[in-house]
Amino acid sequence: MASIMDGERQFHIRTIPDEVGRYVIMPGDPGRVPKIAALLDDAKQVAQNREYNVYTGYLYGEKVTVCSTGIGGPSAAIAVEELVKCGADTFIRIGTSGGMDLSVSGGDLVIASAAVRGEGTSKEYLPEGYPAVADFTVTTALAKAAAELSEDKLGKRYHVGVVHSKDSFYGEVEPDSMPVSGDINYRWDAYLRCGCMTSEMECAAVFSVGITRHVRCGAVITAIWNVERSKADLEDNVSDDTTRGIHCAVNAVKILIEQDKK
Ligand SMILES: O=P(O)(O)O[C@H]1O[C@H](CO)[C@@H](O)[C@H]1O
Ligand SMILES: O=c1cc[nH]c(=O)[nH]1
Repeated sequence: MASIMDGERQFHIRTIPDEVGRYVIMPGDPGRVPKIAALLDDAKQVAQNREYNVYTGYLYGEKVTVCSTGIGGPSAAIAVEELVKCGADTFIRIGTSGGMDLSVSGGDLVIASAAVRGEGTSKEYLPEGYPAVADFTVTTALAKAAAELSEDKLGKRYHVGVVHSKDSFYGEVEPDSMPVSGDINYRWDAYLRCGCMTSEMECAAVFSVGITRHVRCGAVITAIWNVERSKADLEDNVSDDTTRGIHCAVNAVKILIEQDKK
């Protein structure tokens, strides 16, 4: 029986394989896509549907795609699934987040080695207890790219560690307004004691799809603030500038392209 899914283009992201590179950079925000695409050679918009804004260009002659995922695990998982169907096998999420560990200040980059599965999407992919871990090769390339970023007013501040993925932004920033505040606060304190770096919404889903489909996924997340630092009367730099994260991701793709050619 014919289905609406049988079209030549992917059902949600609306791409065909020829329009997608092996390497993909994925911000949540569709508005961030042109800024990232501007760092590629000859980038052009190839599709736009719902939260998915898709551009493809080149780095070192290799096709590279930039695709927004929207907010939350379900839409991010759909993006990765459909990009894999179009031939992509290496993904870097670029996101924003709220710092948790006191070592993380607003403006710092956090390269996610793994994500706490505090959301729902990963449960549709991985059995209970299986970790949402990032790909080691992609994570290593991101750490190398972060270490090589030129000095700016924030220096070269970056961290590699575990991030927290959740489904409710307001459960994180206004936990006491929630009927389940006891549960949210209990888990948040436990994650802090474990050294969790920062809280965002998509890494666990992206890594879970990566594990399931056997593709490489990593993430570089900018902390835009850290309420834990404010609570501890430590200085914080509140900034939603993702420029360093974008350069880190693009340079990591260049590192991966060079490594993959060897
Ligand atoms: O900046 P992005 O990539 O959207 O990431 C973060 O910002 C959104 C919440 O404001 C969530 O998507 C969260 O993960
Ligand atoms: O605190 C924050 C900031 C951005 N995104 C989040 O998920 N949390």
